[in-house]
Amino acid sequence: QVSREETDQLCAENTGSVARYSSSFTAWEYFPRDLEERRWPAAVLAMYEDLGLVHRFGIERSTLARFVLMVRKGYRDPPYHNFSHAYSVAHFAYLMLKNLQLVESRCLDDLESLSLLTACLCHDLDHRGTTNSFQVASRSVLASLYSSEGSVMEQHHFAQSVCILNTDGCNILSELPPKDYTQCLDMVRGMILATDLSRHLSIMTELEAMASGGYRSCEPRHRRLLHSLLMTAADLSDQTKRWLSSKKAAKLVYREFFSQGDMEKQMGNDPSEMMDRERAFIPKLQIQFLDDIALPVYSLMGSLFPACEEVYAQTKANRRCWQRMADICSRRNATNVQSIDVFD
Ligand SMILES: Cc1nc2ccc(C(=O)N[C@]34C[C@H]5C[C@H](C[C@H](C5)C3)C4)cc2n2c(-c3ccccc3Cl)nnc12
Ligand SMILES: [Mg+2]
Ligand SMILES: [Zn+2]
Repeated sequence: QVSREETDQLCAENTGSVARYSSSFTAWEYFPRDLEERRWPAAVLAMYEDLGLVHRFGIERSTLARFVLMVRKGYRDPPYHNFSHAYSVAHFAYLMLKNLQLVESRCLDDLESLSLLTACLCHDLDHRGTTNSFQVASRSVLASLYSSEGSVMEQHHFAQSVCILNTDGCNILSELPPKDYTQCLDMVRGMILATDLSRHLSIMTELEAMASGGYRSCEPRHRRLLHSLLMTAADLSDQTKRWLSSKKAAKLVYREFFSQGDMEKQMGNDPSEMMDRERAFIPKLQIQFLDDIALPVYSLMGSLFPACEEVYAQTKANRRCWQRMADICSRRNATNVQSIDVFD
C-alpha cells in the first residue's frame, strides 16, 4: 500500500532520458548505487520507458509508479539482499538489453525483455538475508511451504511478485492479452527460480554447449537457457564493477553470511566455513566464488556476445585484486586479523 502523494510525485517525475541520472548510465562500468537512493524508483521508470516497454505494452505510468514503489516496499533491509540489490540487478539487465541489443538482434522478443526487467526487480522480494538451506534447517514457514520443490526463497520471491501484481493499481501486465499475460508470468517465474545458484550450476554443461555450438533462438530450450544465464549475470553483476565497488558489495554479502552463521551456532548447528566468521578467510572464498561461479558466467556471456567481453575482463581484474589481498593477508598471517577486517 503506497501513498497517493508518493505515487503522484513519482508519476509526475519527468523521467525523460536516462542521461538525467548519469551521462554514463548506459555504460558497463556505471555503478547504479552511485545515484542517490531517493532517485532509484524514477530511474527504474526511466529504464522501462527507455526500452520502449511502457509504450509497447500500454503500461499506465501511474500503474508503473505504484508497482515500483510497492516492489521497493516489498524488500526488507538485510545488509545485501535489499532494494538496492534489486535495483542494481535490474540496471544490469537494462545494460544487457541495451548494449547487447538483445531485442534488436532478435535474441529476445519484447515480452521476454519486459519479463527480464520485471523478474530482476522482483527476484529477491522479501529476502531475509538467509539461504535456502537455512530455511530448511530452521524449519521456517517458507520451508514448510516450498521445501518439497526446492529453491525455497526463489519460490517465495515469485509468490511475492504475483501478490504485488494482484494489488489494485499495480498490475503493469493488465493490458496484455491473456496469452501474453500467462506467458509473461511463466517467464518471470522461470527467471526468478533461475537465480538459485544450485539451479544455475546444474545447467552449466548445457550453457557451455549452447555457447560453443551457438545460440539458436528458434529452440525454446535455448531461449530458457539464455533467460537463466542473463538472470545470473545480472544477479552477480556487482562483481563486474570497479574494484572498490565490488569489494564493498562482497563485504555486505559476508556480513549476511556471518550473521546467519552466528544464528546457526545459536541453534547448535555447525555453519559452513563461508558462514563462519571465526573460520572464513574471505579473499580465498572470494577467489573460489569468482573461479567456480562468477567468471564462468561472464566468460559464457563474452563468448555469446563479444560486446560483453569487457565485463569478463573487469571481473578477471577483480579476481587478481583478491589474489593480491590473499597474498598480503597470508604473509601477515591472516589468523590474527579478524576476517571481516580484510575489507578495511
Ligand atoms: C560476492 C558473492 N559471494 C558469494 C559467495 C558464495 C555464494 C553462494 O551462494 N555459494 C553456493 C556454493 C555452493 C553451490 C551453491 C549453493 C551453496 C553451495 C552456496 C552456491 C554466493 C555469493 N554471492 C552472491 C549470491 C548470488 C545468488 C544468490 C545468493 C548470493 Cl549470496 N552474490 N554475491 C556473492
Ligand atoms: Mg536470490
Ligand atoms: Zn539477488
